[in-house]
Amino acid sequence: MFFSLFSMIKILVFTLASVSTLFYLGRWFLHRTALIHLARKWAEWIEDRIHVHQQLTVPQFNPHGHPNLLFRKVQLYLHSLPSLQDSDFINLFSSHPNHILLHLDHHQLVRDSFLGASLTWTTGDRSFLLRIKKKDKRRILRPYLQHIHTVADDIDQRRKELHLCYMDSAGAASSRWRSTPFLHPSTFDTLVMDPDLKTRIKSDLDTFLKSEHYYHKLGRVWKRSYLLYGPSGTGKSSFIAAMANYLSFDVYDLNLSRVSDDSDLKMLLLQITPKSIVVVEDLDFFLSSASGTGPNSGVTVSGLLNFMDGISNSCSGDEKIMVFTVSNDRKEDLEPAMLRPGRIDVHIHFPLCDFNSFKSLASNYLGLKEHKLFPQVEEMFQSGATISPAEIGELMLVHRSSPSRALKSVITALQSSSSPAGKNLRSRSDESTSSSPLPPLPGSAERGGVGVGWKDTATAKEFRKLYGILRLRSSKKSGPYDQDSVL
Ligand SMILES: Nc1ncnc2c1ncn2[C@@H]1O[C@H](COP(=O)(O)OP(=O)(O)OP(=O)(O)O)[C@@H](O)[C@H]1O
Ligand SMILES: [Mg+2]
Repeated sequence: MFFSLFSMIKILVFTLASVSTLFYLGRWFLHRTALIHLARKWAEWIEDRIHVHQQLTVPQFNPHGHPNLLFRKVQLYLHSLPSLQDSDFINLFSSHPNHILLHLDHHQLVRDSFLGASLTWTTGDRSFLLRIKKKDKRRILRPYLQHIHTVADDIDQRRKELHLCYMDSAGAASSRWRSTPFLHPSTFDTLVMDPDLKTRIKSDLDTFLKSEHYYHKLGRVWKRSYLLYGPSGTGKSSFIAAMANYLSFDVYDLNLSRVSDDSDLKMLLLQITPKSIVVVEDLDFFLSSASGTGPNSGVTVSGLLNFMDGISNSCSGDEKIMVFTVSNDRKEDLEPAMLRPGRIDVHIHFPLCDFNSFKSLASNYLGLKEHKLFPQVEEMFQSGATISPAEIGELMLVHRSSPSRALKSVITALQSSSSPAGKNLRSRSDESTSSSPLPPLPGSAERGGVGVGWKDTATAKEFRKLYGILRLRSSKKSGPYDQDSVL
């Protein structure tokens, strides 16, 4: 009896061991061969036959031959899916030693799931095919496409290499924009400006980024315009670079003196991609030329107003920021129509240095929080001496190995700005910084191509900078941040 029980246990153990070994070997065999893959495909094929499906195509181009934005988003989205790695054929690319990119081959299938529904994508030559169960379509299609948008935008934002786009003077408007990597290191951290103002600007930009639905609900183009005004060397261009780095937006440097006429301007605008900052520097200089008091430009004021908020803005895609700069303190000198609410949303004043901004610059450039010469510098600012952040920055940069020497050179510069001789010279500087145009330089028309060219603007700036040390005292009639529309 005991013997037969023992042998039964032996047989049972032996059978269990054999079954589990066979099971293990079977699994190993299936995984090592294509059989598991085939089994899965059959199961999917059977499931496909049970349900009614609907197929949706996302072509690369629309019927007019223009790129279909959704195609690119789907492409980005599919390449971010973990199931991509299960595809039968994937191309591998590398543009960096430690970075390998997987790229779907044609006619590959990628599975995805969303809100409990399973979906399949097939890659075509110039399209993507989405297969979705009819019973799920009504429930998930809209949120699924929205989800694709969000994920693709997120990827775009993270991997984006910024570009500075500038204008080529030759060729058709459609191919005039040239681009180069945008590597400007300016950030809101390195920019010296009132901390409260800085926070408000950042939150304004954040709100703008999240407001697509809000703008569209109001029937408005999703764009925001800024006017930066203040004397030369106060950080307007650095602010634009900081903005671009903060938002990860490309920068389009629109040089109005290279635009032949209003329709050329419109064509250039149509080529600007979304998520860009369009920069028009020295608006006052352009306006003086457009009104006929200065050198000519082919663009009219009404052409520029249309560019700022005209219908063509909507054709070139949403999510744009426009920045206009004026190199003096008097934005009131601008065409009133230009400043009307809704055309320029935010006005930011860039003043010359005060003692607080001097201290921030000393901390950034020299690592100084306190110094025995600080009280003397403070006294000079209180007595009305003025200097631009650019000038202080240069002096500190040159003398960075000796903070005392750097501060002494700043004091000397401040002294000369408040001396009678300095004031005399400053009045000459006022002329150069005023909104009245600078006389055209000999030969400028030929150099500039259309009207008076870029080089004239550059020379005008050099002229201003010659007297840069003796600046117009910053008038603080208005607050630094005027906002025409509600945040
Ligand atoms: N507010 C600031 N904070 C930090 N650096 C500044 C500031 N303003 C000017 N600078 C420094 O001065 C230099 C010139 O500044 P920027 O070109 O931004 O002035 P701008 O206002 O655009 O002058 P312009 O009107 O002549 O074009 C930059 O290299 C920058 O480092
Ligand atoms: Mg500038």
